[in-house]
Amino acid sequence: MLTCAFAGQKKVLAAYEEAVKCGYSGARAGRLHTPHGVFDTPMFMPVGTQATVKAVSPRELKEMGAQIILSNTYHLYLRPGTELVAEAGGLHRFMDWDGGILTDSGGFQVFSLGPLRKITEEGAAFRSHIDGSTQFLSPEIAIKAQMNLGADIIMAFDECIPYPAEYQYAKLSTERTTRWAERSQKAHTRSGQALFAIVQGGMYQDLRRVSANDLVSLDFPGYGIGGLSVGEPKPVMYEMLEQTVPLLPENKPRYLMGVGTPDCLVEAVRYGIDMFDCVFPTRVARNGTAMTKSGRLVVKNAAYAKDFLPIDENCGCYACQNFSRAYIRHLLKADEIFGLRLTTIHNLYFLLDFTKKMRQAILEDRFLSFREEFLAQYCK
Ligand SMILES: CNc1nc2cc3c(=O)[nH]c(N)nc3c(CCc3ccccc3)c2[nH]1
Ligand SMILES: [Zn+2]
Repeated sequence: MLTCAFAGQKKVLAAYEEAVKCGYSGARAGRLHTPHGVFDTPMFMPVGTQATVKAVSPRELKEMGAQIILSNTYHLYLRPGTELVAEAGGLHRFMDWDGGILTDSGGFQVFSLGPLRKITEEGAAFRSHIDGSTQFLSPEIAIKAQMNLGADIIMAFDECIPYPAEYQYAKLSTERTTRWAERSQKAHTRSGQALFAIVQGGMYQDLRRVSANDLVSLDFPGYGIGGLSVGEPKPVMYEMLEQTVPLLPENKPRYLMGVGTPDCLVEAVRYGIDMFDCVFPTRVARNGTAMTKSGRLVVKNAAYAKDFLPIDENCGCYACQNFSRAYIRHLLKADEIFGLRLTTIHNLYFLLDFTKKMRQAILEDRFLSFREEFLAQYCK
């Protein structure tokens, strides 16, 4: 069973009292207990959509400190099929990863990937983005697929409400997502595997509160905060966090889905978020952009042709310890796969290390000053 002990709680409380005088801080440092180990939060979870974190090996992920990685039920359900993965011994065996795995329920991908679909009380009909075949996902099908994959943490089947959305639509969709969460719970029969519910509510404060309260009364071991990072302005996202997080149980993990850039991470940790995912570091790496504490560095630019320094001199990653910007730029210009691997390794290491630094700052009661210093230096 997934349990959560938030270490240093009294420390955090001290920080909290201190922080109340100068702005809210619900930041906390926790430890997530799963069948594949105990993991530190706040944590960044690399995304491995099709049972691989693109361009890096499980050994490299372990080396850079990855604890839990994400995979997508939507993609694996369509290809190679979740029964096949179950026959292979489950996702951990299939991809040779012995750390934690979290799978998304497919809701988001159906609505954002599959060509136009039909949503009913029963579930969502959609066309496969692979072969155009008509497919259908429901809470029962999504939970069965995730039990087949065998992740340590699985997500309830939900609708990620598009942005912007009319109040009436957001209300009806959120109420349906709560009914789907209950159906997900009933369909979930695999012990040792934690099922998280996902809070929705669009960008409406009252719907966010209703969604959080309804899901908390259904009692889940952890909660995703969904329907964000869908194009809304950042202040709106933070406002939704402010409405939602305080309603979630202190002793259970909170996972902000789809976030994000370092500035969003440090703000979300301040509101009390513990877990993050984002395709950003791997996606921008593939077009030659590296993440640094002062913003993005497009290593592919001509300016770095003769720059024999590493991407970041203070970075402990394999790319920065052994290669120069000039070399990585050369590889990227020459379309060499190793160039993508190096920028991906750096970006993943950067975010994993960043969340480790936030955890340390929280445990040492200096999170708010850490946040100030970081935001002053980081240009969005
Ligand atoms: C980029 N922004 C973003 N906002 C999201 C909202 C939701 C949401 O409301 N419901 C669900 N189920 N997922 C969401 C996701 C996908 C997160 C993910 C990606 C890859 C692997 C595993 C998990 C989101 N991603
Ligand atoms: Zn690096």
